[in-house]
Order: sequence, then structure tokens, then C-alpha cells
Amino acid sequence: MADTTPFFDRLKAAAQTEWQSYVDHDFIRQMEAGTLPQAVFRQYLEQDYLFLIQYARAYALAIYKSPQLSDMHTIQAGLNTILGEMHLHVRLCQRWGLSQADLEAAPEHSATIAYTRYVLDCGQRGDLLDLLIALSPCLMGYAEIGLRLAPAVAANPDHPYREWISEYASAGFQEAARHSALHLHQLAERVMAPARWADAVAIFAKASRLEADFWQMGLDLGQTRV
Ligand SMILES: Cc1ncc(CN)c(N)n1
Repeated sequence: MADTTPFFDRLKAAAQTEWQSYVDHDFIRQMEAGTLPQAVFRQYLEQDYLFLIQYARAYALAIYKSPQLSDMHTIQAGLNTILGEMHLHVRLCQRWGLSQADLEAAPEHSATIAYTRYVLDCGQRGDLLDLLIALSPCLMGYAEIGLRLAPAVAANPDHPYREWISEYASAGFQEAARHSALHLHQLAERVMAPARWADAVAIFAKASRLEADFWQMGLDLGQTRV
């Protein structure tokens, strides 16, 4: 009998260690507890803005790699979510006196380059499925983290990371993640040969590990630049 488990859930199960290292990173635990130092969050957020610019390029590449017009429409919705997300970064950074131009002029950290260029490379050398697998930890992981952290905000109206958590727990972001997961599943059903499974898991595991490295970069930078 064919496996009807959603493709994304199968990837998560196959790369459980890497996935957990991402969604249960110490950065997230400290954020949930409200103890994450602001210097760490700020370093992370500045790099995340640069990350999202490269991610938007990867979504544009996904449109280029789309075999069907319907794929393009779905990916365009994901791209809009990424571009919309950047308003949060601009808003929060403005409170620290950082303008959008300052953010764009900041140098990319090697962890930002490693992750984003890995994803872009998956798209350049592979097909749309390879690229969507490499992109999937981004939306789906933050949606999972947003839901997990939402009760901490509900319990504490003065939670220092209320705005950030609320963005990823929001109905709009959750819906975007659900749409992306469904699209990934439908595309895998259309084009995925069983022989590709090991490569698919390898891409997903690598992207999840690079997400974990991204949190770690925030923790490390925050310690050195207080
Ligand atoms: C590193 C990273 N990964 C995912 C997301 C959610 N779009 C993000 N903002 N930053």
C-alpha cells in the first residue's frame, strides 16, 4: 500500500536528529523563557534580514524552475510571505536606531552565506523538488516554533519576544506553511521516483542543520558583541 503520510512529515521523521537540533535549539528555549539576551536577538535579526533577501531570490528561482503555472502561483504566495516577514525586521530594528539601509549594508555572516547559498545551489543544480525540499525547513520550522512559543506569550503579556513570536504563530504565517507543505507533497507525488528518497532526506537534513547553525550564530555573536 502506498504511504499516505504527508511528504514533509516523512522528511522530518527521516531526519529527526537534525530537525530537533533546529526547532529545539537553545536559542528557542531561551526565547520561550524570555531570558534570551537582547544583544543575541539583535545580532540574529540583523543577519535574518540578509537571510530573507537571499531566500526571496531562492523563491524567485523556484518560480523559474516551476514546470506548471499552478506551481508558480503557489510559490508566489510563499515569496509574498517572506517579503512580508521583512517588515517585522525593519520595525524591530528601527527601535534600535537601525534603518533599512543600515540592515542592507550589513556584512553577511558566514553562517548566513552557508545556508542561503546551499539552498540556492540545490535549486541551480537540481529541479523544483530539490529546491522546495531545501526551502521547506524555513517556513514549516518557524510555523512549528511559533505554535510552540505562543503559550509563553499568552501567559505573559510583557513577554520580551511577543512581537516576534506572534508573527510566526499568526494565522497568516501558519496558513502559508500549510500551503507550502501541501504543495511539496503534491509535487513529490507528481515527480518523485523512489530512488530519489535518500537524496531528498540528505537535502532536508542539511538544511535543518544549517537552520540550527543559524541560531547558534546568533548566540555566538551576541556573546562577543554585547
Ligand atoms: C533562518 C530563518 N529560517 C526561517 C525563517 C522563516 N521564514 C527565517 N526568518 N529565518
